[in-house]
Amino acid sequence: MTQPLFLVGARGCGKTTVGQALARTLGYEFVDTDSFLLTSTGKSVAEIVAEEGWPGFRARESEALQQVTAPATVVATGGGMVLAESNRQFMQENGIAIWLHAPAQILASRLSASPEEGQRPTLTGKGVTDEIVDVLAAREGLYRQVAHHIVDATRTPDAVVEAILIALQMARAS
Ligand SMILES: Nc1ncnc2c1ncn2[C@@H]1O[C@H](COP(=O)(O)OP(=O)(O)O)[C@@H](O)[C@H]1O
Ligand SMILES: O=C(O)C1=C[C@@H](OP(=O)(O)O)[C@@H](O)[C@H](O)C1
Ligand SMILES: [Mg+2]
Repeated sequence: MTQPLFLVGARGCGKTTVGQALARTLGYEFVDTDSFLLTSTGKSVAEIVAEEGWPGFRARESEALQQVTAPATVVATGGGMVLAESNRQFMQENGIAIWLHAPAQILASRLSASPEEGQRPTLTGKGVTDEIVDVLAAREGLYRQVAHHIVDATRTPDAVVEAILIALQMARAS
């Protein structure tokens, strides 16, 4: 099985961190749509949003999704990738989508410890905790809708990788 694996979920759920470890374990390529945009445009998310607004960024990340998708590749998406129906359909039809699920409190604590403001400019103008509550309320249904598998992302990155492998029935005896 070498279908692309798409990691979806809110900011801070660990798509980038877990995605790298998952790709290493499987011997897959790893690509992160935000890093891809940083390399291809030379601009951070905050810079793209300042110049083109969120609609400009959303159009670029949708293009990036299509460009980076390839066999035997783990794709860490940005938290808002699921907002576009076309992106949800693309992920459902072209690979396996895995939702890294974690409650707002855990996401807020991770994001407060590592805000990375250049890559995570504010979405609502609110503080981290209030914003993540609002964002989850708006998006959880979309993550659920697109996901082939839902994995508990509150554990260590290695444990999350293991849970993904089990969900995919790719766990190896070791
Ligand atoms: N399973 C985990 N347990 C503890 N901390 C984590 C976990 N996954 C990610 N983190 C930390 O949370 C922050 C956000 O992780 P990241 O992988 O960038 O999330 P995302 O790409 O989903 O926004 C980073 O500081 C990362 O080290
Ligand atoms: O939730 C969002 O709308 C976003 C999440 C970010 O990615 P991470 O989920 O990897 O932090 C990044 O794509 C951008 O700041 C928008
Ligand atoms: Mg990320």
